Amino acid sequence: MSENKTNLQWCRLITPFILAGGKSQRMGTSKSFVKLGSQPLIEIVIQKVTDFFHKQPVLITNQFADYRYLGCDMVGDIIQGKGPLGGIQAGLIKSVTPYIFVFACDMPFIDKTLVHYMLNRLGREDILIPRYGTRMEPLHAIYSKRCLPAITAHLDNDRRSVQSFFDEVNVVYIDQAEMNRLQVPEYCFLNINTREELDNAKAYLDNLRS
Ligand SMILES: Nc1nc2c(ncn2[C@@H]2O[C@H](COP(=O)(O)OP(=O)(O)OP(=O)(O)O)[C@@H](O)[C@H]2O)c(=O)[nH]1
Repeated sequence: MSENKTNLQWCRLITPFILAGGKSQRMGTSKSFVKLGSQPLIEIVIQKVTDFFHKQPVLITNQFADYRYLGCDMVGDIIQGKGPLGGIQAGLIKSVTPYIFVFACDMPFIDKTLVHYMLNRLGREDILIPRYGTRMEPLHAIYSKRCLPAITAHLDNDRRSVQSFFDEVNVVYIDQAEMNRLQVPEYCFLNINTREELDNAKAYLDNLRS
């Protein structure tokens, strides 16, 4: 699968999902709807993912009423309150494609070059995930439905860390050298959890525009 896939091939293979559940405790209000510039974070992420995939993402949330106006398909967590791993489980169970590309509502600077590189790079692995330095980015990764038994077993034992099951499946990392070659900026993985991080992101955007 190393040759460039067409858009139709991606659509049959991979569905983009955006995690939009969680408690947003550090922000104090739903992160999806805080504004960066003139737009709520969730709208920024939906717009980018739609542009990257030429199709709308599916939202994984338990607050359907709040998100309905966005016009995206939605799925709910199978078991609520299990964190991002619970959301990934729901996406994998409900997906009609064998792989899902997971994004997060609080990561608005996602990079088209990296996303397309990952789509074309995907082979037979269970997870394809970028690693910047030593930090991996599990909320910007492609997961296969083959991960489901391990994820479900971990959630059943209340192990919620997204990486907790990685040593039980076949994980391929996109390393720093590859990202340097693609000129992927580190800020593409910036996630916004607090008011302070939101202010920093706004300042960063203003800087870009000036
Ligand atoms: N579907 C779903 N998504 C979740 C859940 N918990 C977190 N997320 C999403 O996962 C991403 C990372 O969320 P976190 O920052 O780890 O958690 P959070 O609950 O949103 O925020 P805090 O309460 O401040 O920790 C965000 O896109 C969240 O919307 C969950 O239980 N279900």
